[in-house]
Amino acid sequence: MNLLSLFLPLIRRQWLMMLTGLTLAIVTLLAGIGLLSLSGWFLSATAVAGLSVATAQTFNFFTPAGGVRFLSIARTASRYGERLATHEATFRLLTELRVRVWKALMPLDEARLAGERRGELLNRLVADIDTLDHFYLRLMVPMGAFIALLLALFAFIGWFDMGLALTLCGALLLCLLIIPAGFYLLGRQSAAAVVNGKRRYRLLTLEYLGGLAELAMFKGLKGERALLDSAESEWQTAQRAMASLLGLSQAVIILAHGAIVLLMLYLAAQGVGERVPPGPLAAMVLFAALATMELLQPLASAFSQLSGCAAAAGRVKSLLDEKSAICFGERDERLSGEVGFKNVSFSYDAANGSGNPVLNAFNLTVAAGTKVAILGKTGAGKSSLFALLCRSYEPQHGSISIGGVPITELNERALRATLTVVTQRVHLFAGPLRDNLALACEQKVADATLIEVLEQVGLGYLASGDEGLGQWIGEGGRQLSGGEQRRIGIARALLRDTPIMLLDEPTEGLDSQTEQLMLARLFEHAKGKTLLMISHRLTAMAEMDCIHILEGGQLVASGKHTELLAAHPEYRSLKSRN
Ligand SMILES: Nc1ncnc2c1ncn2[C@@H]1O[C@H](COP(=O)(O)OP(=O)(O)OP(=O)(O)O)[C@@H](O)[C@H]1O
Repeated sequence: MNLLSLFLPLIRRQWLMMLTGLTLAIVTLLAGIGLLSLSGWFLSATAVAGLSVATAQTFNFFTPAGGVRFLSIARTASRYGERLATHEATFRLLTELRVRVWKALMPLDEARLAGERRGELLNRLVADIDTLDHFYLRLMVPMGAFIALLLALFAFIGWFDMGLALTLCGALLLCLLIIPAGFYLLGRQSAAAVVNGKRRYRLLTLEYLGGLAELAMFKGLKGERALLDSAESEWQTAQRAMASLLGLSQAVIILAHGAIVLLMLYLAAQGVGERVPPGPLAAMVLFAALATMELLQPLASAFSQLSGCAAAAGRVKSLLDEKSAICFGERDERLSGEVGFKNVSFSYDAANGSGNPVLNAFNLTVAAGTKVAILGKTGAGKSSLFALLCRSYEPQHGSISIGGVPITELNERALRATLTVVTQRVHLFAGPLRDNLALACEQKVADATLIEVLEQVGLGYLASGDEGLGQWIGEGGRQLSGGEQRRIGIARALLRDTPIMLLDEPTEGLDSQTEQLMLARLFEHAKGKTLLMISHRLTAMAEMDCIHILEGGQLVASGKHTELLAAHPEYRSLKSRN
């Protein structure tokens, strides 16, 4: 069911190329069977004609020889075309499927994605979709061609002898009904085990490689390696079982085909239609029966893979059916920088009922154009405030607004165009420095602007090498230090011009001189904008219009730096710890 519901919409769009592939597959098989039957008849008829001088002189050698040549050229040409068309159709189907999965994946909210291992998503996007190429190429095309050829064969042999046609096509039909069903049932477990084994091995390999440094440091390599080896050997066992089954299927098909050929030889030798003895027509029927091997061969392997395909389809379909819990609205307008949290309650795992509230009837209003800091102990829920404002998560109660408009009414474009966020963890893509910076801008941005911003954050030297902005930033920015990565995050923020800036401990891990410099740049850039900064240090607090202290999911104190220093011991203790 999953397979069909996944493929039906695709078939509707790619039907022409798929039909072309199927038609060419039918033409190839027709030409193959025609070639063998005609050759069989031609050789026997030539031998019979040679028995007397009179028949040898009157026998027309040229037309059948031309037919053989035509059919062999037609077979080669249509086989070439078939391969092109079926593979083109497969690639189109897989491309569409992959794009569909990607589009379904993109809008999923963080709460939904947090439950998935990254390797699992990659697996669905790559390995599972690859497995689905069996469906058209190895299942639909051979089955369609088989049925079309069965009808053609029935008409052709039936023209000479209805009994022989019924026997040959009946036996082939029986093979079609029994062999695929049998091998589907036999291969059900192994095919699913191969797909699952591959999936598990991929997941573990990705985790192993990702955690290699930690595993080496904490002597965990051996245990993890053993886990990987056992997953590999399970996968190999499943593959071995599948290969044995495929071998068995080929043997069964050869046996069934041999029996059909013998039966046809026996029956055709008794006479073909009115002709007794049958003469060269017996060879024609026999060779036609021999040629049906090409029809039978793909049957068993196609069906033994079916359960693997169905398992992959189930996983891909479940991803396509996922819906984000976050629904964006329709409003698309340029907003002022006022931010409001009204009676907001939020817990990360409210869905399973056991959630500890991170925010509890939380209220906060930040006037447009002001600089506000939110301080609190680690785990107090400061970053969660930003996550809610960016709509990575949805609060269970209350409402959040920007410029007086509830954020649930805004479309995604409007929301993103209003916010600039410097997150705690800056993600760098394995790509050129230029691309890693330019992704902050919606419009194309000049290299000179990027270099200027890099200089502002003290990273001008990165672009001064031979490769300039084309310098490759390794996977996750491995070629850069932690502090350099953070400053690239700040550079991205400086490239944006939005009414609100959200800074989540933007200078964590930087030395105090660089920290002062970065904050000065950010505050300069934030002039006239609303700036919300999360911190657990008191650095730059004197420059804030208001500072709030978050504790137990609520604000426990608010005021200016000097007021809080005087009135709030917790605030003073923050300072003394730093
Ligand atoms: N994605 C998540 N899923 C489940 N719980 C989370 C998630 N992110 C944070 N939490 C939990 O929510 C609480 C608040 O986390 P949050 O990151 O908002 O705190 P914070 O004040 O920013 O802390 P820090 O100063 O250490 O960054 C913590 O108890 C944390 O364990």
